[in-house]
Amino acid sequence: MSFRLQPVPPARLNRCQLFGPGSNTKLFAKMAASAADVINLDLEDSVAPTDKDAARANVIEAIGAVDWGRKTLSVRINGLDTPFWYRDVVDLLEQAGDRLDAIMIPKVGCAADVYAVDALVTSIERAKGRSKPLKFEVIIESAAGIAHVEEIAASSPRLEAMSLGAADFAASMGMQTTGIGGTQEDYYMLREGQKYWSDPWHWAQTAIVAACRTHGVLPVDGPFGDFSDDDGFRAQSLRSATLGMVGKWAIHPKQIALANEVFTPPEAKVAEAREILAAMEEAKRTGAGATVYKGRLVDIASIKQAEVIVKQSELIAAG
Ligand SMILES: CC(C)(COP(=O)(O)OP(=O)(O)OC[C@H]1O[C@@H](n2cnc3c(N)ncnc32)[C@H](O)[C@@H]1OP(=O)(O)O)[C@@H](O)C(=O)NCCC(=O)NCCSC(=O)C[C@H](O)C(=O)O
Ligand SMILES: [Mg+2]
Repeated sequence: MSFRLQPVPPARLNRCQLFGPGSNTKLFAKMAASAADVINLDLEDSVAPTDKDAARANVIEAIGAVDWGRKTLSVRINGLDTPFWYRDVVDLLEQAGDRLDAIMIPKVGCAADVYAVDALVTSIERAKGRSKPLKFEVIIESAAGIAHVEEIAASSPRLEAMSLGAADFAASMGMQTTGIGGTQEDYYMLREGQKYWSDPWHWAQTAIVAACRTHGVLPVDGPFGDFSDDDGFRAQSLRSATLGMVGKWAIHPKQIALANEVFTPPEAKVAEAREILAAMEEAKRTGAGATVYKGRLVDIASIKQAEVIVKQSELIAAG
């Protein structure tokens, strides 16, 4: 074990983040009434350049007017390579009120991108006397973003969550696909004439999880574009949850229940984790550091593994 302790990420639910374009006001009440833990009102890529000003005004109005319940409420601002982002930040901070919990910064390529937004946010908060510090989410969706993922995870105390944006990531990496997440037809190994599909998102996901876990940030899987493919969404989510991600985006309401189901540890797993903790308590009582549970080794590391699952279920139960 390193002398350095692993920081604990924010204790809040993030199983499903539901997106909706800031230009589509009809969706806002439906998003608020949904079972998603986090709402992302979008000012970026789902909004046409000609609609940016109107979408920003819609979102500012909706933040105060709609009852968002206990959800985490976040707005995705435009990227730092556009003429829109500073106005997004200024207007949101000056006009939206304290119900806004976070902004999501897209296409972050280095820690200085986050620093620049942090400087502007901090200045406006001080000038306006905002009582609740605004939190940040970032999206890793470029070659530069994944190359600098660790410094980005460490970039600001405001940073709570980091997502993989599969669409822009694929484009930036020059990947030969138009799919957003999931199995890619041509990414397979061949053995004795049989194809075995592999996961092209896996390495980026694990890099994000490691960076996030090092710096106490929530790692989140981004969009799955084919919202007609429930099985594909579930399979992608199960892989992400197994790797240590805490949740996934929904770009259509039918993906919400699927994400909530996968990122809520099933009763059987929670019960088993509690049994392992009990078995290790008993082992400790007799002075042993390891014991046998259902025919397999459990030891002091197993306590930490079991605690991950028990803590997840307790967080969900606390709502
Ligand atoms: C994808 C959509 C444009 C589809 O909309 P629509 O054609 O209206 O779908 P349905 O007819 O199937 O809708 C059924 C009902 O559900 C409501 N609905 C639809 N979408 C939402 C939503 N996001 N939140 C809440 N409710 C929603 C419809 O109004 C229907 O309701 P009713 O008539 O009462 O039955 C649309 O789903 C959509 O706009 N989705 C969000 C798109 C988005 O935000 N994209 C940005 C995030 S992904 C991204 O940016 C990529 C990433 O950055 C990367 O690089 O990877
Ligand atoms: Mg994107």
